[in-house]
Amino acid sequence: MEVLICDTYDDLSKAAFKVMKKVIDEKPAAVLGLATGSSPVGLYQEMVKDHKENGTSYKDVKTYNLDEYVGLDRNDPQSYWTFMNENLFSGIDIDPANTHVPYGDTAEDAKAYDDEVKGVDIQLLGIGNNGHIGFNEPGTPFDARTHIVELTESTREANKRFFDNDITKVPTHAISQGIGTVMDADSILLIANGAGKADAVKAMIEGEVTEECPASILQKHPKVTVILDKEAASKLTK
Ligand SMILES: N[C@@H]1[C@@H](O)[C@H](O)[C@@H](COP(=O)(O)O)O[C@@H]1O
Repeated sequence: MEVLICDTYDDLSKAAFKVMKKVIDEKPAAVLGLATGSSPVGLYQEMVKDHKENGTSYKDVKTYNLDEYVGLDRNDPQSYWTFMNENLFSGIDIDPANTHVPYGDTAEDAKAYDDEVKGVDIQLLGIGNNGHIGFNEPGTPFDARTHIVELTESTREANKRFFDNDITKVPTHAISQGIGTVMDADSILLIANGAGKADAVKAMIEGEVTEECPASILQKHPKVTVILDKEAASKLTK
């Protein structure tokens, strides 16, 4: 696991962009595993800016997102489908047919998406305050494939900021790539910023590998880059 600590969120986003850009430069038909949440917004801005200024093309790129809320229409302003279109896809030359965000609420929907996610060159991840990746909450088996999950109170609490600060408006379930699905990616790029992530980051990097901290499994992946800002790295001892 390679860990890079940046001074600011802006630096973190630029460093993450470099990693992403290298993959696309080496393989114009790259398969990108993408994530939502606040953490990747700066990276997506860098990708859009670079596309506009330098013409980096995504016309042969395919994307597979990690997760989506259950029970929200795709066009709901808070759906991850909307998030991806607003923050990235509308700003680059990707073919909408090559973008994939899971959708549905049954085991069959999850299995169908899992079968689609193949050959991911780089999987981008954020991390939840409780160490979740995607929507794989603590206790999720490490070998789980894409599945329907019940969100924990802490995750719904953390995400209520997108739902008028009202937890009752936050969906109770999501469809998420499993940890096994995530671990199939050729390489992984995890980004985290802010003091609120410091405990989860420490458990991920320095703690034991345990299903109680889903992100700790990344210690077992051969090619992981973790990019942090100072606050997220503040509890690391080494
Ligand atoms: N499902 C998402 C995760 O994919 C994301 O990594 C995490 C952190 O989000 P943020 O980057 O907004 O802190 O929480 C959400 O619940």
